[in-house]
Amino acid sequence: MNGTPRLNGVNGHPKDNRSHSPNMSRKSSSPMAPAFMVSAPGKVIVFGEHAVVHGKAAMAASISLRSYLLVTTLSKSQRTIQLVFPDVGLDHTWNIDDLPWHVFTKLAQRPRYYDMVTSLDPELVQAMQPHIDAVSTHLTGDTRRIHQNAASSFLYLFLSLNTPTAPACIYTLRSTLPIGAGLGSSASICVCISAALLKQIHVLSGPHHDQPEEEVEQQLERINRWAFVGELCIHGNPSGVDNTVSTRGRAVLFKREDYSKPPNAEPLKNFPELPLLLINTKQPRSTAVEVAKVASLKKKYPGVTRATLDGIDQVTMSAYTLITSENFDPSSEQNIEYLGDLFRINHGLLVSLGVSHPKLEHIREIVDYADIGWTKLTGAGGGGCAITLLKRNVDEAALRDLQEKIEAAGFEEHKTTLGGSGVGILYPAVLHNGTNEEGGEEIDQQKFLNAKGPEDIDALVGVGLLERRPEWKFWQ
Ligand SMILES: Nc1ncnc2c1ncn2[C@@H]1O[C@H](COP(=O)(O)OP(=O)(O)O)[C@@H](O)[C@H]1O
Ligand SMILES: C[C@@](O)(CCOP(=O)(O)O)CC(=O)O
Repeated sequence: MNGTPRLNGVNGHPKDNRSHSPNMSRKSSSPMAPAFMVSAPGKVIVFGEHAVVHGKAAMAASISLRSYLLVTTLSKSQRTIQLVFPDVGLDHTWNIDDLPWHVFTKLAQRPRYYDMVTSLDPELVQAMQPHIDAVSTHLTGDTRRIHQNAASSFLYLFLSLNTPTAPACIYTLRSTLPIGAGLGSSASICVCISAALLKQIHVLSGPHHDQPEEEVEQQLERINRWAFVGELCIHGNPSGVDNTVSTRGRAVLFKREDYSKPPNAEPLKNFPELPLLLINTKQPRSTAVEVAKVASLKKKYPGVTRATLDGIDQVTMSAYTLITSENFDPSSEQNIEYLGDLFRINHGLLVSLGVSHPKLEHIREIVDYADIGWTKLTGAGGGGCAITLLKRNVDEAALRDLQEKIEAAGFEEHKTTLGGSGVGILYPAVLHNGTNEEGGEEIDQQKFLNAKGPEDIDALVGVGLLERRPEWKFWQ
């Protein structure tokens, strides 16, 4: 564990040059990279979770809840990499010179930053393991697993993309997303880690307002591919839908039939602003565990499980056909009812797969009694969040009454909007907040850590205030 971090200012001026490494003789004369920040959104899966892991289609949209990662380069005399992830209480430092570079850099098939990696290399995982075992040794059980998962997604990418001469840095992560609630928190942190590390090794161009489309596409693809590798470290068998929506933003129809090839992700240009309630059971669960449940059900009952997954695929494709049809009108009662039916059917099929939870059923029951919408679980299930598609012209009083019941049952509603920007970068970490003040406001680690919760984080650095914060740039 670590004491006070030894940071440099945004412009790279060392505030404290004490070294704790054997490499004290390193030169500290050349200018250092400024502190910068990256951000990526969470998502809701509207249709097709779980089935998407088995090669079926899923429809998903980004949400306005996001993760933010601040990268602060340390003086050259220092040789440490520190992760400060206060949302989960993780604070860990590795000595760069102690890391297993010999395995990562000597490997003949070492992946390049532009490669598509679709599985973890067991030799690399093994070499990294002692450095993951050293993380949060004071903890046990689930909390330690949460720390180690986050640390391994970072370390695997760091070792794959960097060299032993990597600069010492502090990576400070904060998120406005609930963690492990089905809203893609892991993907959003993996997208942030991938974008930050690729930026640091100078292989990302832009974002620039007149960047050609194919160049934009290449940067997004690069970030997305490595974010997927981070997801592999956290959940073992991700479909890639979460990191794809988090990288690209907006809404997509996603399908990955062959894991050795890039997935098919069709942007849904006219994705409607659906009237959704997003309700969190606050029941913790792990995506990896829920995904494994479906895999074992498929093994035990192959025919019936396949039929269920096919059924989910048909639900997703029916929604896709409606939403992309010329006549689709999200304000039409008939269209909303059609989508609502599909919500109900999709949820029923997920229940059959065994990935619901009594608390999710309780939310569905409360909404069904109120008769104001259709509910399905979203994400991996087993707890986490449910989404309710509201009927047209729901009475304000009925909605308030429902919200009170939801709260009284111990659940939490998250306010969010669908379809916002994907990965973004604030380089350097300076905001003017709509003023012409010279120099602007540096976002340093202390300010970032002082932000008390999601509202404070949004107020300090949030991309939601884009009209006042043009410094945030996006590949789009
Ligand atoms: N803000 C965060 N700080 C640190 N780790 C995080 C954060 N958000 C997500 N994670 C990592 O992602 C894991 C949650 O992933 P997962 O179970 O897939 O849930 P979700 O549905 O939110 O993606 C956590 O166990 C942790 O390792
Ligand atoms: C269940 C699944 O379809 C979605 C998981 O979403 P989340 O991790 O619960 O946000 C898994 C996946 O697509 O990788």
